[in-house]
Parts: sequence; structure tokens; C-alpha cells
Amino acid sequence: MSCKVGIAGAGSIAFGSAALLHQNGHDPMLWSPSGASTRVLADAPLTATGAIEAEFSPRVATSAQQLAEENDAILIALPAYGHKAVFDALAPHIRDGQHIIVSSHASLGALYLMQLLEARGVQAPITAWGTTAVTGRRGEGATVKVNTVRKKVDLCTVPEPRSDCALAVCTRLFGDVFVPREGLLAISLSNLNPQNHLGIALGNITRMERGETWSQGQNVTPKVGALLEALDAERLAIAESLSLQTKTIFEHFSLSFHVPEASVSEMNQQMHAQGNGGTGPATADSRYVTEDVPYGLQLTAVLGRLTGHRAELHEAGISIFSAMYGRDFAAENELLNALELDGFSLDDLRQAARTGLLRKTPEPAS
Ligand SMILES: NC(=O)C1=CN([C@@H]2O[C@H](COP(=O)(O)OP(=O)(O)OC[C@H]3O[C@@H](n4cnc5c(N)ncnc54)[C@H](OP(=O)(O)O)[C@@H]3O)[C@@H](O)[C@H]2O)C=CC1
Ligand SMILES: CC(C)(CO)C(=O)C(=O)O
Repeated sequence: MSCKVGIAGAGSIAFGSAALLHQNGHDPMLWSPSGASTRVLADAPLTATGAIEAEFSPRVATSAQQLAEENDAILIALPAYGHKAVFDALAPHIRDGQHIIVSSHASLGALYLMQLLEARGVQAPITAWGTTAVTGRRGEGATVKVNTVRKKVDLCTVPEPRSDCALAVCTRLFGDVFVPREGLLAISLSNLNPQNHLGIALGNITRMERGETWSQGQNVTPKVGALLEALDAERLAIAESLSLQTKTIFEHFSLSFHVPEASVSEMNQQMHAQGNGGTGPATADSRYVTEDVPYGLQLTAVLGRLTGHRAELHEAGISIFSAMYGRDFAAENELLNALELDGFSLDDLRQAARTGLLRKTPEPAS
């Protein structure tokens, strides 16, 4: 059965996900919050090349309201620095039972969206993906180059009892690639982009700043690869202290980019050789920093402090990039700021990661 899927966003992942949905027999609709990114679709079909070859004309929404009202499910597919604004715009129009999928989920955004829905008395399952179903880059006009369709994508749903139903929906829409994980903390810790992009951007910041065209995979040299592996050890230590299962960086590269497991640098060299190593950012104003530092590294740093497994390299990364960019990246996270996590304990957070609702555990009666 064909489903109508509304995609919030009209960038690389939104276009690539629309192509995957189209290929799977579904009917995507794209919404560009400013309207700018869908204008080209008035004159040309969306053309996908690479891992997906398709040419089709997706429906286009002119507002959040239209996107929510005219679709069975909603996929949030834009950088995390746009999530709060997009959740605020969509929440008044989401209806009971409508499936919301966040790809990639960041900074406990599902808790923020759930709060908005609860305030309206609406119950809608929110599914958080640890990453995206496809990777790629938008090109000129209405084109997208899909670099890879992932073999595995971690997911969880809040509230937890809706998990089986949400898994069935995701599988029907995007394919049999999903690995259920235990709650939002596991999903947060299964997004490897922030730590990987920290090492990649730090090792290549002059290339980015000078606007060079450079191969990302090839420039994960042995020393950059070693940094990525050390960052991964910090993330895994936090996950282990919370008894959460999450994939290693070795599994991540192997499963996402179809290379045999080896050192991180060796796998990236192999990706470069087979043509799916990607191109690094050609600007310092890249989401590798402006999204991943405040919305990714910052959450890992918070979880490290809460669990007593301080993520020293992640914290150093936030400080180094804040100094380079003259910004306080730790303070920029609109989602964590809105959740006011300081008032909650680790146990409160663990509960919320499964229920979707952040509540203070009542003090035991004395
Ligand atoms: N591309 C990839 O291969 C991968 C991407 N990801 C993740 O997927 C997500 C989407 O990435 P990608 O599609 O590449 O990103 P893009 O930069 O291509 O996304 C552009 C879209 O985001 C919207 N947007 C940007 N800023 C805001 C804002 N402040 N408020 C509202 N909307 C905004 C734009 O809106 P407008 O249309 O109005 O301009 C546009 O529709 C990110 O979280 C990224 O980290 C993860 C792994 C791989
Ligand atoms: C290029 C890739 C797939 C790996 O860093 C990516 O994750 C991104 O573009 O965000």
C-alpha cells in the first residue's frame, strides 16, 4: 500500500529520502521551511543518481500545516539547529496516532516535541533514528547524488509501547534495515556523526576555511582515524555505564559504507577507493561544526558528566571549536536549553528516554 509521507526539509537527506520513498512505491511531499529549497521543483522533476536512480515530481507543501494535514507520517530531515523551529511549527497540526520520525534525532529533540504534543493532549508516536536511511548531497537544481543506502539504521520509539507498530511503519516505508535500540539515550549515543565530524573538521579546517574541494574518506589519515577511534571509546564507555547497546565505529563504517571492518583510517581509504568516501565541507560554515558541536558533542558531554564518565576529548572539541569560531557552542543548543535538564536526575532522564516525558521522580517519603 502506498503511503503519503511528509518530509520536513528539502536538503540533501530530504531529497534522498524522497527518492528512497518513491523507489519503495510511496508518495513523498517536501516542505522547505523558507520555501527556497523547493522552488526548483516547479520547473524540473527531482532527479536522483548514484545508489538510487529515479526521476519523479514529489508533492510540495507550502506550510507546516499542509505537511501535517496531508500526510500519514512525517519525516524530519534537516539539521538539528532547525529542529526546534520546525517542531514548534508542526506540533499544532499533528494529530493523534500520526507517526513522526526524526532523522537524525539529536539532543533529545523527541522529548521536546512530546512536551508540545502533550500540552495539546495529542498522542503521537515519535521515532528517533540514530542516523539517516541514505547519505548524499544535493547538486545543481533539483538533483541529488545518493552516495549510499544504509544497511542498518538504529531506531527507538517513544512512548515505548508504540515501538512494534512504529518499526512496522518504518520498515514498510524505508526497508528492512532497522535495529531497535533501548530508548532515546541509546539512540543519542548511536549517532556517530558528531564525534566523527569533530575529528574530520579539526584535521581539515584549513581546507574547509579556504573553500577547497577535498575527499573526506582519503583525508581520514591514520592520525585522524586514531582520534576518531579514541572519541569512540569515550562514547562507548558512557553507553556501557548506562547498560546500553550501540554499534562501534568499526561496525558503523562497515555497515554504512559497505567496506570490510578494519582500522577507521583503512576503512575510509577503502571508501575513497570505491567512490563512496564523500567530499568534505568546502566552507567553515558547515553543519559538521555548527550542528554537530552544539547539538551532538554537547549532549555526549552532558551524558558523560551525568554518568561520571567524562568525555574529555568531546569537551575539548567543544572548547577548541568555540575558540576557533568565537562562539559559545555549548550554550547554543536550543533543545537542551528548552528542556532545562539541570533540574532532572539521570534516573529521570532514563525514564524519559522510554516514555518520552521528562518528569521529576518524586522524593521518597521520609
Ligand atoms: N547529507 C548526509 O549525507 C547526511 C546527513 N545527516 C544528517 O541529516 C540531517 C539533514 O542533513 P542534510 O539534508 O544534509 O542537510 P541540509 O543542509 O542539506 O538541509 C537543508 C534543509 O534544512 C533546512 N534548514 C536549515 N536550517 C534551518 C533552520 N534553522 N530552520 C529550519 N530549517 C532549516 C533548510 O531549509 P530551507 O529549505 O528553508 O533552506 C533545508 O530544507 C542533518 O541532521 C545531518 O547531520 C546524517 C548523515 C549523513
Ligand atoms: C558524509 C557523511 C555520510 C559521513 O561523514 C555524513 O555523515 C554527512 O554528510 O553528514
